[in-house]
Amino acid sequence: MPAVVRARVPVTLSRVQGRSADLVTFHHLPDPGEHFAVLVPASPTDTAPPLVRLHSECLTGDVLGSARCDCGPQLDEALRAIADHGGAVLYLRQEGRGIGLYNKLDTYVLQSQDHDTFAANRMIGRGDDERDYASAAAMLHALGLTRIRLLTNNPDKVRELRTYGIEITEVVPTGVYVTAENSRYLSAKAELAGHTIALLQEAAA
Ligand SMILES: Nc1nc2c(ncn2[C@@H]2O[C@H](COP(=O)(O)OP(=O)(O)OP(=O)(O)O)[C@@H](O)[C@H]2O)c(=O)[nH]1
Ligand SMILES: [Zn+2]
Repeated sequence: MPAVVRARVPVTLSRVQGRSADLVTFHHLPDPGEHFAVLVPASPTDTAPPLVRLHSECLTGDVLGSARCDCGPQLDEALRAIADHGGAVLYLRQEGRGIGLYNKLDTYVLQSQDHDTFAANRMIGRGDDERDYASAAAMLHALGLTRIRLLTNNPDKVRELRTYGIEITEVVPTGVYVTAENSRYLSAKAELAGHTIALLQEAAA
C-alpha cells in the first residue's frame, strides 16, 4: 500500500524564521518510525525544483546543541533555506544512524577511547550505518515531491532516492561546521563513508 499524507498541521516555527510551516504526518510508511516533514511552500516566482533535506534525528545535536557532531547547525541551515526558498525537511527518526540514542551514547564512550565513529558501532555489534531511505522516498512520493534539489553531502542518500524514482536535479552541499570536538567525526565521514566534505580539507590545511 503506498504511503499517503495522514495530516498537515500548520505551525509557526521560530527556527523557520517565524514563518508558518506545515508539519506533515503519514500513513503506510515502510518502517514504523514516526517520521514527519516540515513543509514550506515555494513562492510562485520560484521555479527551481524544491529544496529537500533528509535529516536523521540527532537528539544530542538537534535539541541540546552537542559539539560532538554537526547535526544542529545543519538542521538550522536547512530550516533557514526552506524559509527562504520553500521546500521540505524530512525529519527521519533514525537516531544514531539507526542504532538509537542509548547505543549512540555507548559508542561515544568508545570514541573517547580513540575508536572512530564507525568502528565504535561495530564494537557494540551494530552496523556502520543502519539507515535506509525507503520511508523518505515514500514521504516524497506522498507529497508529490518527485523532482527535487537535495541538500546533503552523503552520496548514499542521493543513490538510494534515485533508485526509488526520485529525480534529483542538483545535489546542494550542506555546510560543514567544524569544531575542535567534531573534527575526527567529520574526517571519518569523509574518509570512511565517502561524504563530500570539501571544507574539511580547507579547514585542516
Ligand atoms: N552511531 C553514531 N551515530 C552518530 C554519531 N554522531 C552522529 N550520529 C548520527 O548520525 C546521523 C547523522 O548522520 P551523518 O553521518 O552526520 O550525516 P548524514 O545525515 O549521513 O549526511 P548529510 O546529509 O550530509 O548531513 C544522526 O542520526 C546522528 O544521531 C556517532 O558518533 N555514532
Ligand atoms: Zn549529531
